[in-house]
Amino acid sequence: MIKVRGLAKTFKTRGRTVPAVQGVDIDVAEGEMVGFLGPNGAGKSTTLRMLATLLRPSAGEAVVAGCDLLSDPSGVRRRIGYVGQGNGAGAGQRVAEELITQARLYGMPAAAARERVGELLERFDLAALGERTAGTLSGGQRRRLDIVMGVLHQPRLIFLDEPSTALDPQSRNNLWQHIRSLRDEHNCTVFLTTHYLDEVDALCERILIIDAGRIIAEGSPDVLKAEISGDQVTLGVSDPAEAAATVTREPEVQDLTTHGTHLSFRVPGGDTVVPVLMRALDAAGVTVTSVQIQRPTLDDVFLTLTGRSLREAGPTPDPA
Ligand SMILES: Nc1ncnc2c1ncn2[C@@H]1O[C@H](COP(=O)(O)OP(=O)(O)OP(=O)(O)O)[C@@H](O)[C@H]1O
Repeated sequence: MIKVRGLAKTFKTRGRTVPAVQGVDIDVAEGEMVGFLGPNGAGKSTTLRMLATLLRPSAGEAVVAGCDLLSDPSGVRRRIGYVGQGNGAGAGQRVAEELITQARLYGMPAAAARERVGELLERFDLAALGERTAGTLSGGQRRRLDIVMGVLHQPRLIFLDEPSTALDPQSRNNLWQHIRSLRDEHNCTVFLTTHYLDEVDALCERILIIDAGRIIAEGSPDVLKAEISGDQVTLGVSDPAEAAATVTREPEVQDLTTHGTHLSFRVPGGDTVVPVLMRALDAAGVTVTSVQIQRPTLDDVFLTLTGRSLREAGPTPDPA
């Protein structure tokens, strides 16, 4: 559904050159729900805007929804939906009226447009709000309206740019259910950007992590957590020196540190490695007094890869 090679974008502003996206490769299969994760300023929106034909790439090539991005942008536009960070509907427009107008702009006959709008308002829990003006909707309702606008023409692929930013937890959960339904019920491939770790954990079966314009990791959240970060294990022991010597012999143990009578280290699968270590420690005459296994988060993955926490990364410095 998306095949991108070497996509890049360099902005030139006030004599400065900002290499916002520095040659990314992206593959997304039909029906996938993929998250594009990275700190502020990492290059997520720029990539998305290029893939949605809103921004011309400085370099690279891409086939999006079966059409060549550079030679057939209108073909891409017909087949995709794009929901940006701003609100799509004018604040003073009545919800149903605005949607019917949009559907008509896509070339739908009046009766089909009314039917499609009615069906989508129903599906996105907006049916009771059709006569309200968009400006009177809550944040969550407004985001759902934006998504309805993005899928009016039944795109095969939808891009969502930070869909749940500024929503309260309840509205986010509700929105996530609707985003899931895009794929599960509407058979739509979903590609979304976010800097919320819980959002990708909740929604995406595969993620791409971007930092300073480059993709630094890719895979399922669970696989990335297990392979890149691993479980954090803390053992309380009777003899820390002997315990450290024993634990170090296990090849999967990484980043071992000792604090008083506690050892901390990372292993790819704590559930299976810790029992092996317990037997080895027992054989070495070491008593284990406590065991703690902490599952990694995507933030730990980002920290392992970049040395910075995603939560605290703040805006990525403009890449030099
Ligand atoms: N029109 C522009 N002119 C100049 N620089 C730009 C422009 N748009 C984006 N940039 C720069 O490109 C880099 C990537 O920005 P982008 O908006 O793609 O990041 P992002 O990952 O989407 O961030 P956020 O999570 O804050 O939306 C940043 O350094 C940004 O300042």
